[in-house]
Amino acid sequence: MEIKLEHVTKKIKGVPVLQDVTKTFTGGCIYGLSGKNGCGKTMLMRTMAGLIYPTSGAVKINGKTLGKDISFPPSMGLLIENPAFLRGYTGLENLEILAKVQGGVPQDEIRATLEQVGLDPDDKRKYYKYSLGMRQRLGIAAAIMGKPDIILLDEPINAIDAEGVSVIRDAIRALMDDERIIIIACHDKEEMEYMADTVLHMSEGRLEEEA
Ligand SMILES: Nc1ncnc2c1ncn2[C@@H]1O[C@H](COP(=O)(O)OP(=O)(O)OP(=O)(O)O)[C@@H](O)[C@H]1O
Repeated sequence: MEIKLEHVTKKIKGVPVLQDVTKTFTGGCIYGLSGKNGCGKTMLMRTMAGLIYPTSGAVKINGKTLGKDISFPPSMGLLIENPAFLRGYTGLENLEILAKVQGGVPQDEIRATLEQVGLDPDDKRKYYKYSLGMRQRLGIAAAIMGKPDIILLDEPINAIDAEGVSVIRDAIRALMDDERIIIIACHDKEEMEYMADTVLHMSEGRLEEEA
C-alpha cells in the first residue's frame, strides 16, 4: 500500500488550510499526526480519504489519483468527527448494517471487532443510550472492521478513559502488518508518540516530520 501526497494545497474560500504537503505513506507503519487545533489534521485526512479534493496537487493511492482515476481508496476504514450510527439499534446491529453496505464482513469478525475495542457484542442497549466513550469505541470498531488496507482515525481516543486507551492502542497495534497504512490524528503529543511509530507534526497546514 502507498499513499502519495504530491504538493497538496487546499484553499477554502481563498484561505489555505493545507499548504504544499508532500509525503509518501507506506504500509507497515503507524503514523501519527499531531498539531494544534485548526492546524489541518482533519483536512489532510479528508483529502486522503477522497472526501475533499485538493485545490492543487494530487493524492495517489497505489499510483491512482483520487478524483481522477478513482473516487475513494478502495479499501478504507475511516473515523472522522461523529460517525452516523442509527440511534435505535445496538452496537452490533449498527455494525451488521454497515458490514452489509460494505459487502459483507462475517458475523464472528464483527463480534470480535467489538470485543477488541472493549464493547460487549451482546450488550442490548441501543446506541442512543451509549456513553460518549462507548460511541467513540463503536466508531473505531466500524473503521477497523474487515481490516481495510488504509485506516484513518481522527482523534480516536478523545473521550476514552485511561483503561480504554490501552485497549484501543492494543486493537490498533494488532492490525499492523507490512501492507496496511494506519494514520492517527491526535492533539495529545505524548499519547501520539506512544501510539505511533512515526509522528508527523502539522502547523498552519504544513507537514513536518519528526525524528
Ligand atoms: N468547512 C470549512 N470551511 C472553512 N474552513 C474550514 C472548514 N473546516 C475547517 N476549516 C478550517 O480549516 C483549518 C484546518 O481545520 P482542521 O479541522 O483540519 O484542523 P484540525 O487540525 O483537525 O483541528 P482539531 O484539532 O481542532 O480537530 C482551520 O483553520 C479551520 O478553521
